Amino acid sequence: MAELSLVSGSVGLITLQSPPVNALSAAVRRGIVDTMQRAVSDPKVRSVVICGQNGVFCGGADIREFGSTMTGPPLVPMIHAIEAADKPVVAAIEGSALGGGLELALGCHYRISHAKARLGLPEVTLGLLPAAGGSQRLPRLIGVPAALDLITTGRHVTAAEALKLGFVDQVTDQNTVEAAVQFALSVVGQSLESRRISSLPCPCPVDVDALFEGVMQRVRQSARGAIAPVACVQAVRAAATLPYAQGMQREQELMATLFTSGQARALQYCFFSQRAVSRWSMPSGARWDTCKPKPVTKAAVIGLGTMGRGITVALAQAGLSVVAVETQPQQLKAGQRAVSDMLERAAQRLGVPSAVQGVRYSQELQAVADAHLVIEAVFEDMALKEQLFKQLSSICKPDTLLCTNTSALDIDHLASQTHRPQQVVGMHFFAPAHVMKLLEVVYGPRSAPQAVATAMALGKRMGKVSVAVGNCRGFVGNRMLMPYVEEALFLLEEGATPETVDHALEEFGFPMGVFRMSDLSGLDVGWRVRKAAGLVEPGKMSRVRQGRRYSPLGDLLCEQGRFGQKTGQGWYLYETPGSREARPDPWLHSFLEEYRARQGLVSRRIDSQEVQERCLYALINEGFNILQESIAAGPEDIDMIYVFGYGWPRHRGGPMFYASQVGLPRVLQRLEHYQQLHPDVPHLQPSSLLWRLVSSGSPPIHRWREVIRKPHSAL
Ligand SMILES: CC/C=C\C=C\CC(=O)SCCNC(=O)CCNC(=O)[C@H](O)C(C)(C)COP(=O)(O)OP(=O)(O)OC[C@H]1O[C@@H](n2cnc3c(N)ncnc32)[C@H](O)[C@@H]1OP(=O)(O)O
Repeated sequence: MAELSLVSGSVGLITLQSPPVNALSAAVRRGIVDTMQRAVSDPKVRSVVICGQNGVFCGGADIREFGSTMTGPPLVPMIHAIEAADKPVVAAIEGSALGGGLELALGCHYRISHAKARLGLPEVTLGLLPAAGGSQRLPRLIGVPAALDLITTGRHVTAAEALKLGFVDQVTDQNTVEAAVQFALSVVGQSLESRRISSLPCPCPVDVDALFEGVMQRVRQSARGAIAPVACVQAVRAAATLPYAQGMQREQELMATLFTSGQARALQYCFFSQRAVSRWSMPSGARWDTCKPKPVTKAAVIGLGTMGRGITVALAQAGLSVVAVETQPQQLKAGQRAVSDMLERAAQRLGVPSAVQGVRYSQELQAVADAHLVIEAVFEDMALKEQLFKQLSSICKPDTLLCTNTSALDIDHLASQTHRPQQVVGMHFFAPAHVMKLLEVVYGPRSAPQAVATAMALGKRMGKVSVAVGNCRGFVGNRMLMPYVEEALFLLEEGATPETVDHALEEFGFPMGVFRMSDLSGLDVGWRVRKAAGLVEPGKMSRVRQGRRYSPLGDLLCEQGRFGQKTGQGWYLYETPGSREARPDPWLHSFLEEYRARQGLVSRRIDSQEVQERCLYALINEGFNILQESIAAGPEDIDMIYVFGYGWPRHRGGPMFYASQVGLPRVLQRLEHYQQLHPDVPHLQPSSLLWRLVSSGSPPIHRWREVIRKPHSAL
């Protein structure tokens, strides 16, 4: 809806009314068209101000409408009518002016913004382009390079930056609507010719072709297969090279392709899933809306290795008072220096006061005694953690939350070392912990819902996408990674090279293939885990362990001290230890050939399709098992874990969404096919939930929960 009122005697004030963000739903568009017509034809109205209710100008088109047939007046003619009005129209921007919201403002003759407002054209992040004239108006107003930056990245800018770039006319820290009304009164009678952006020429760069070629190359490289950024460049190019009307036509053509694409659907699914995961639930029925988090102002971190340092930074930046404990004096000193450096650098970058003063350091575990929440980030060793939890149980106050940053160990076992198992949860951060957006909050069977609520709330405060998951080996992310990595190793045994596997996965959209990733994180990490699981038999080449197919390839490399980037050799070769550029390693290729020969394995050509299917479907299949066991409450939880923690390409929506797009019968059929070829690989055995979904007619992903909840015998 939109409402028109007369203010200050002659200003028609149009207020958009559609909580929470005044998105441009059919009703709002109808309201704008109607109120504008009334304002233009009312002789008492000499100028118009458009604002949004509740301190938000407009969050753009209503994304929820995209999945259905669009009704109501379209945006483009609505914005043209505003621009064509013969009375000055001023946008009063508070809160957000994003996407269609900013395009609406660009159709106005003037834009007044509150200092705290954020503006931008984030359509690209939803798989779209600014197709209500934004791709044509913005370059005309601020020039091609700046418009390309905003449109291809979708980044939100502050009002100050928008003023500097030239797409707002005035910034105020007072009442924005009042400022806009005063402004509207002051411009009555002035010519509007130069204020109609669509009539302005686009400032054309000297060498258009070179500029766009360069930009297109950069965009294609960083887009990793996403089509919207490329279409955004093409649309801006149209603005720079064609008259406005033709540019608009091009904008519409490009949008038509994007609008119905699978990528747009995936990105919009991610938008809503990112928000949905904060509405967590546990199998016990406890939920986000029935549990209040406990206030946390004092936190403690134990262990100042890489993870502990990042966690300390993340907590301090969220405004908590932190005590960081490290018992090794050298490590304490190095950790303190690293944390302070990270905090200082971040403060400089963001132009905010440094949080260095918020962190205390100690060698004594006793220093955590008055913390509201403790996160242990010591070495991944169960005995060490058991001992620590016993000590924490007697040092900390009875209501202190005890959290572990383990990436795979049993949360419930750790809880059983304390007198307060209900106060124990996992907070699984991803390295670097102050940068990576994902946090897995892991509850055990005895974790109190309030403990989960508190960890989730803390995650939100740190700016993380926090996902609540149940306790099992590897939780959600690492558990699904195991079959993915194993399939990659099996492919090497069968004839692939690290290069061919990585190429296929990078072609799919991962920033790094599995072997480059393994070199980066260190081969010794997985080796330790396999040793703890009793899988490693030094020097042995047997390919069946614990009753199933096993590849000792990773172990054999580790036995040679090839731990990846840090040792200069792993699955690839590096110029020096620590350098990042992975080069094919002839030694590794001969090693693989010898290995196959000694094992009597016949090497065959393996194509990208097989790599992608075997690695990804094995991972997805484990996702179905996880859903079946209620370790994750829904597919969105798994998908957000993969998008924010494991580099799954966002434009593919996450593994479960991807499976839904490929088609569940197809995923099932390919798993069955590979399982027949490799009967000794249990993770290729299709999950019973996948079977149930297929036999329930493969419902759309938002209806999977209904099948998951259905008792098995009902089928
Ligand atoms: C034919 C088509 C022609 C033209 C197309 C135009 C393209 C567009 O305009 S696409 C939309 C572009 N806009 C955006 O991408 C903005 C999206 N929203 C946001 O970034 C944020 O929501 C925010 C506006 C900055 C507000 O942030 P915050 O205060 O943190 O609240 P949230 O939790 O994010 O959102 C609250 C609630 O609102 C829902 N929502 C937000 N924006 C939209 C929207 N544009 N359409 C529909 N719904 C929206 C959001 O999902 C939340 O609801 P949940 O129920 O929690 O999901």
